[in-house]
Amino acid sequence: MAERLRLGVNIDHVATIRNARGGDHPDPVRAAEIVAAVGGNGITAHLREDRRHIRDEDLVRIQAATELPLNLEMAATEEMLEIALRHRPHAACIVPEKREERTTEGGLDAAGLHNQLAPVVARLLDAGIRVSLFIEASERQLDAALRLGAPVVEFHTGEYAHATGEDRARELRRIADMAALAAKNGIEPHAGHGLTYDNVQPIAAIPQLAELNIGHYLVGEAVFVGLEGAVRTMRDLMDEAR
Ligand SMILES: CC(=O)[C@@H](O)[C@H](O)COP(=O)(O)O
Ligand SMILES: NCC(=O)COP(=O)(O)O
Repeated sequence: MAERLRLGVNIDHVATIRNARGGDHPDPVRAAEIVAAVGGNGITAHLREDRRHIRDEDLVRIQAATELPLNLEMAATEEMLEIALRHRPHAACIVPEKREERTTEGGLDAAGLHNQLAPVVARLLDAGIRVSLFIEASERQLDAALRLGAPVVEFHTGEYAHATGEDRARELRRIADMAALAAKNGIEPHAGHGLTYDNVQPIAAIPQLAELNIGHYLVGEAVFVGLEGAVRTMRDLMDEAR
């Protein structure tokens, strides 16, 4: 039987709400505990260089509070590399970062940045951290991930999520084709960004995808139905699509 599609819950935006008042509430660690209790398969946290949501100390606390694997999203900088090597998350997903962006606007240019990424990927792998590259679903970027020796890629689904009609169908085919190509080349494909109850199922139906990372929408829904309910509904939709 095919393995169940894993759901990694990105808890960044619990920290966004906390930081709006500068205090301790709501605590992303409590969110991580709820995700664990409700059967989520992992926690994703993006330690941005500007610390707009997750803070350094959250990483220690998340790792202490739950046994779920932590997927640390990070820019390929010396500072972030040093933090990853100190905290040793289960996985490190290298993402592009722009200080002025509202959210991660696209995939990492793994092809153009090969020389900058190669030592970062190598040092993470040497430390036993599973490296993932957050890329667009394109042959050029997938080929670059292969050359870098990344065991995992996460396809940025933002374009898919924002598109409609034939444009969305084209984006979906692109992600499905690249997921198949990644798996054929021994890379585990994941996907995430902008996924919602309404758009998750066609992505979840792509058989080679092993994991989806979903955050902003779940935290938004949690305002209305609680995090537990939001994660359960997303989980059910993903299962139904397989
Ligand atoms: C890389 C990615 O897609 C997530 O980290 C998500 O973007 C987090 O939220 P922000 O982009 O709003 O920081
Ligand atoms: N890597 C994508 C992620 O972690 C979640 O993105 P979003 O659901 O917050 O858009």
